[in-house]
Amino acid sequence: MSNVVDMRARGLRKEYGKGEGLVRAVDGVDLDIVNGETVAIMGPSGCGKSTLLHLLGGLDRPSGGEVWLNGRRIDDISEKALARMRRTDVSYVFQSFHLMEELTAVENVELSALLAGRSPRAARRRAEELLDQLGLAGRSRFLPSALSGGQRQRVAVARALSNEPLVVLADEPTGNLDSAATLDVLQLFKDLHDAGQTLVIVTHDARIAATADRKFSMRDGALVDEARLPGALIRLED
Ligand SMILES: Nc1ncnc2c1ncn2[C@@H]1O[C@H](COP(=O)(O)OP(=O)(O)OP(=O)(O)O)[C@@H](O)[C@H]1O
Repeated sequence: MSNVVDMRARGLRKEYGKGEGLVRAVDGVDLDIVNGETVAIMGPSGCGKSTLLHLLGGLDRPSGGEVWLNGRRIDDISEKALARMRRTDVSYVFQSFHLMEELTAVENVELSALLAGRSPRAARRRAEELLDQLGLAGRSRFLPSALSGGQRQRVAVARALSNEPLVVLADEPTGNLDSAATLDVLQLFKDLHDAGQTLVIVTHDARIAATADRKFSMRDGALVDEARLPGALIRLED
């Protein structure tokens, strides 16, 4: 793992509502995520995990503080620049997959490569390769409705990788899966980590968190605890 910081947050805040109804969803988060690192964020429902992920990936604007991606500040850039950044530099994996139901698996995957500026041929080739790598070659012409939950989430991961993002943000990626499919997706994230992909995973699943280099607990909008896991220590000392 290098020391290059892919993603940085400083004094990050997000508030909703006003007066008595004010909710401090994210309340002063400082975080550096290093290239190739897997970071897990855990915590009780409502503590601000999804909000933090949205701020980090430019899906939402903070009330205060800064977000940096690849050395560039992104919290104050134009909508157009933010949209471009979301197409090219970050990807998301959601609990409920968010696949386009009327498109086949391969069309879902190639779409994000097309949006990132690949030619149709290159986008199709990359989509086929990714589906193949994720064990879905025989399913590439299937609609999402003909796939199991685990297969859908693998298509969603292939889609997240097809634009070759710097950082993949995953929000409860196993939240809708049974235990066999969870193990599949768990292995997938381990493989991505081993391939050097920078990953931020919000999860309730301790097994997913155990694959991370660093694990944070979130409470009331703040990251309160950080346990460096043995795997990370060995790698950092290399
Ligand atoms: N658009 C919104 N408007 C008002 N309040 C919001 C909005 N989005 C989130 N919140 C509030 O912000 C707080 C943090 O929500 P968030 O969804 O980030 O929590 P979470 O930790 O991801 O929860 P879960 O584990 O249940 O998904 C909650 O109190 C929530 O009600």
